[in-house]
Amino acid sequence: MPTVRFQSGEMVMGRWPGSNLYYEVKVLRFSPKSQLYTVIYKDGTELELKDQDIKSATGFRTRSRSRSRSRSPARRRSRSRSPARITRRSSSQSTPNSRRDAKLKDVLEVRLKPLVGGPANPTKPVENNSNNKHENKEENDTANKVTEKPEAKVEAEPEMSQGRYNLRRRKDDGDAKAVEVKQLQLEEEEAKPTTVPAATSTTPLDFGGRIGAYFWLLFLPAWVLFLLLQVTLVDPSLANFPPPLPPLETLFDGQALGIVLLWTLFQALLYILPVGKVRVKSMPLRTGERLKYRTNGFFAIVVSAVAVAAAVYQGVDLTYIHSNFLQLAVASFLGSFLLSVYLYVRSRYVPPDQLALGGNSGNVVYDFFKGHELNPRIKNFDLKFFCEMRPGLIGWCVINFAMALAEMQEQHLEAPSHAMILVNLFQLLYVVDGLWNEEAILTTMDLMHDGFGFMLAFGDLVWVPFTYSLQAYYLVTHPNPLGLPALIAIVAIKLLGFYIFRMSNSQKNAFRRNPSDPKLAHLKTIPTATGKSLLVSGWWGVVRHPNYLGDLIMALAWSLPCGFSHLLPWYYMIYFIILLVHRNSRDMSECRRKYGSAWDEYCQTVRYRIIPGIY
Ligand SMILES: NC(=O)C1=CN([C@@H]2O[C@H](COP(=O)(O)OP(=O)(O)OC[C@H]3O[C@@H](n4cnc5c(N)ncnc54)[C@H](OP(=O)(O)O)[C@@H]3O)[C@@H](O)[C@H]2O)C=CC1
Ligand SMILES: CC(C)CCC[C@@H](C)[C@H]1CC=C2C3=C(CC[C@@]21C)[C@@]1(C)CC[C@H](O)C(C)(C)[C@@H]1CC3
Repeated sequence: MPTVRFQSGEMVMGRWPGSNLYYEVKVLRFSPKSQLYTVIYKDGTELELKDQDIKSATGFRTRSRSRSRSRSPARRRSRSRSPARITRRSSSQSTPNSRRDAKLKDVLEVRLKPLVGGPANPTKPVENNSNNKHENKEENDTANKVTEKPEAKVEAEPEMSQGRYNLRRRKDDGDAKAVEVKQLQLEEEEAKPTTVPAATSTTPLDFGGRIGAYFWLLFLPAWVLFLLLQVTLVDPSLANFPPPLPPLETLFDGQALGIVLLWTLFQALLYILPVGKVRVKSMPLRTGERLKYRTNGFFAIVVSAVAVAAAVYQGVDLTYIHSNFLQLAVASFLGSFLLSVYLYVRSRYVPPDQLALGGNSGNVVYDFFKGHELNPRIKNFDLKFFCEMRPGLIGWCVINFAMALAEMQEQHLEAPSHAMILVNLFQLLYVVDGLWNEEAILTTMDLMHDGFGFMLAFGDLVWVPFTYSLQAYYLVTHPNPLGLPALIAIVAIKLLGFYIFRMSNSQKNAFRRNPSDPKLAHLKTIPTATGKSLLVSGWWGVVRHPNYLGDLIMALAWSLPCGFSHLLPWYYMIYFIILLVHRNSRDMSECRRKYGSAWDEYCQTVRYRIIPGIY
């Protein structure tokens, strides 16, 4: 029976998740069931830590000091560097060699906010002696090990060696309260996890919790059904409730199921072909591990386009998709449901360090909905990555194309209408761009943080192909002639949105991949205790989610070609606002958890979330 080493109220040293940094924390409680301590950091962040991630404050100081005496020469050199010296160095001043040397020698020093005692945190600062301020809180020897691994270091450290901390963390209220923490966040390459924040049953529940999960599970498929029934009506409207329902037995169709299965297998085959950029590594996960991905999405869409064109040329009637839309959606729903069951079952058998932080409430329905395993894989086949980027996304373009053919047939046209062409081209551009920059998906919330369960499986395989294509479906039977000025205005809106979307996503992606990229050297950053920095100028200095802003402007351009007669083609825009606002708040909580006070500082500097001056 394990003993409880620390008592509630005790001040101890707690490891910051995903790093080797220890901070003074206060023990709030211990859960005998999960064997985890709930602790509170000085900045108010509450986390649950395993016993091995907590050290007693006294023992920690003693060990830390004795360890510091045996530091390697490289470490001693680095200790004599002051933060000021680091900030002065800039990429323009240093030669490649000197920069590389600096990268090899330097130690990232992050000045944290003073440790303020408060009601929830009535404690004194940890190390307030400026003589030993460089010695505190570094518990293990990862740093020493990694200084011998230049490659890894080069990747992790350049932000600081280029002196881009133009916007420094708040200056301490006097030296006495300062805490300086050293961090070598260098374990990127091959380092194995030393700590993983526990995914426990007390992780806050999202989407309305357990009751919410029941609701969404029933509501989402019903809502898709509702939309698909509406779009076939001459006068689609929310007032048409319930819409005329076809006989239930017609909803399932074996042929439609076969087509969905074949399409998915075809995409899986393309995914595993050794073509394109062979292996791209993800950002380091919480475990420190970096997964490898095959990013040949662009190749997949090109081959798919050729295959579809060949099929049409051979006489395959693609308008089948229009006339059997509901059946195809039901077949995809069945597929996504079975996949979710498989994902749920396997998530119960994987080691805890491969689980996402959410999706572990212990409630079957919630966990099934939210998903628990972070990156479920069958050998090297990454199920989440595949589902998010292939069958549904490329399928969406095929559906749009089929709708263009159906429009020509239905309205006896020689060519698709201008509105249909715009919708097709705009959405094709969106998908092709996503696949061309497929690597970028590896830094998104879905890949980095969310478990893979029903929500994403359904989202990827049903929601995206069958609701994102509603505008094209709508135009088949609801023509909307567009004049030249309207055409030009809509194209201009699309291009503006795309520019903002692409530039901001690329900027963040480039920064995360290589913070020392000379092209980004002019940007201001805020250092965080994890060793990663936050961009605070450039696109990410305008609003906190410039990429969402661009995406929303593009969504506007997708709806405009359908006109204003009905709400249905505007459905995507409305849904997308809700999705992105919710996503923004989820991301804010996640970043607050990860970056603590540095995130608050970012939010104070960049005040608006998505729309400058408004929201
Ligand atoms: N069409 C659709 O249905 C949908 C499209 N999208 C699009 O997908 C794309 C990805 O979206 P999503 O994953 O939600 O979010 P983001 O790509 O915006 O990623 C958020 C993450 O970026 C990092 N970050 C935040 N602020 C900064 C900063 N100032 N400096 C550096 N890094 C920062 C943080 O991660 P860390 O610090 O860990 O790197 C944060 O968790 C977006 O363009 C979005 O519009 C999204 C959802 C649905
Ligand atoms: C069913 C729920 C209510 C909502 C599920 C949400 C999902 C449909 C979306 C979550 C994030 C997504 C992204 C894309 C598609 C929609 C989902 C899966 C994306 C692949 C679209 C193409 C873009 O270029 C992108 C940036 C790669 C997108 C990434 C996020």
